[in-house]
Amino acid sequence: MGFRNNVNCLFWGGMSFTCDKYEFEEEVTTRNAEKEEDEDDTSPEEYVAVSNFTGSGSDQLSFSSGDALLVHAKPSPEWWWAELQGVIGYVPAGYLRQDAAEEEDTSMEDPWQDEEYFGSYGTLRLHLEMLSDKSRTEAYRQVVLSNSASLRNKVVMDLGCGTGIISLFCAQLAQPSGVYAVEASSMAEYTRQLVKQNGCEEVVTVLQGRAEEIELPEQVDVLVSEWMGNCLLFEFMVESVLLARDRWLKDGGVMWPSSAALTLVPCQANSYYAEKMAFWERPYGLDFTPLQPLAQQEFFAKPKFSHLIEPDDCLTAPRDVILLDMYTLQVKDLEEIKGQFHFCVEKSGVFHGFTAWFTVRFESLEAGGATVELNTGPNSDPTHWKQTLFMLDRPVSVCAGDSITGTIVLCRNPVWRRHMNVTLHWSINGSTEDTDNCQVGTKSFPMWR
Ligand SMILES: N=C(N)NCC[C@H]1O[C@@H](n2cnc3c(N)ncnc32)[C@H](O)[C@@H]1O
Repeated sequence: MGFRNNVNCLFWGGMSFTCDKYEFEEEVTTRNAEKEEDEDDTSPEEYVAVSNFTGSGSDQLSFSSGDALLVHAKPSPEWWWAELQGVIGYVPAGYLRQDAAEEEDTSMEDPWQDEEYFGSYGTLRLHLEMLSDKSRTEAYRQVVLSNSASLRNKVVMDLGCGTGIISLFCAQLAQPSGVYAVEASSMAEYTRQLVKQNGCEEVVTVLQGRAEEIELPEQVDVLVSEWMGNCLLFEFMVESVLLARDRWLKDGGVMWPSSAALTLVPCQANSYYAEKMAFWERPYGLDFTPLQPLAQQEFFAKPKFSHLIEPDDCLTAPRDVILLDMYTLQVKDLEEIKGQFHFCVEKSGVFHGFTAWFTVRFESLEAGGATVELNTGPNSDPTHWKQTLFMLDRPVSVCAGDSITGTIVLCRNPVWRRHMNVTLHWSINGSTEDTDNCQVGTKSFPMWR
């Protein structure tokens, strides 16, 4: 869950646009636009890197967050030709900001955008969406139910409890000695009422505040949280879970979820491509193809949240590309998480992009007990997260037997701490050993800044 359903996350006044699950204002700096018009377009423009970037291939320029780069040309919306200390190469435009210094100042007031974030969870809309998601909510209920005997006399922390549903499951289905339901938004006031209304006030204590800041009277045996965002990490609530783990979980205590996996698959997206790109080929008998570069930037530059991929759209078997162990994962690890993949195309089709989803697993409190799994992929019951679609700029026809090899890098935004960039590198090799038949590509997707 995250900023959802048109929550207005105001960064600056100006043009606003709505993505599937996220509406935010982004500055349209007329000043910059005028500057670009007026300026002789041969003079380089200074930009500041807001993330680290490790180039792949000799023509890409590596840089670190904070580096000042001179941009000499912008051959495409995604890749610019830039210089750093005399070295020239291609750089991902999404990693650069012209007003980064100003942006940094702005974000230093609220790098976590907590006012908007917790404000969005202070209304019922998002809680209704989460509670209406039966796959999600029943999975947590099943975790409690299948561990009810072991939960007896245990101390539980429910981090980011929202309306308190998981805490109420614990009190209703098991006999823990106490449950600390921690919620930072104003929903906590109602959560207290729900706990009382359902006769659980002897067991459940609601604490309003950020999990990183509240004080518990004791360590806990179980830390349970529903922290997953789109593409698993968006929102980075997971950082709060790790901090709470380090501070409040007893040695030998249990994390629910215990592990998380990000799954990826090369896919077709015929209807989405037709709707956003092919549409411009012949609307009402006219040629609108000059708008296609605009469509590519507007519809394919960022990931598509809440995409529903059909199993038949998968061109290969999906693969877990990132695995997180919630006992060993460290906050510093969240800055950059890399995964590798090697897919074998199982059926000929059009490679439009990659689709990602996640699975979380809840180990049993009893040794050898059954693990509960919440899978948000296309072969499981649908959840409110659905899946996330990353569209390539140009579709590629692939044949059965081809291979798609590459990497995915989740790079946390150093300025906006709930956001990240997802960079995909891929190479497509034909089933024959014909090396000329190798196509490579790379694309960075801001999520969302
Ligand atoms: N992606 C998700 N599942 N988000 C769950 C969000 C729920 O956790 C709450 N929450 C998120 N982070 C925190 C935090 N650090 N401390 C307390 N509550 C939090 C938030 O107010 C909302 O009710």
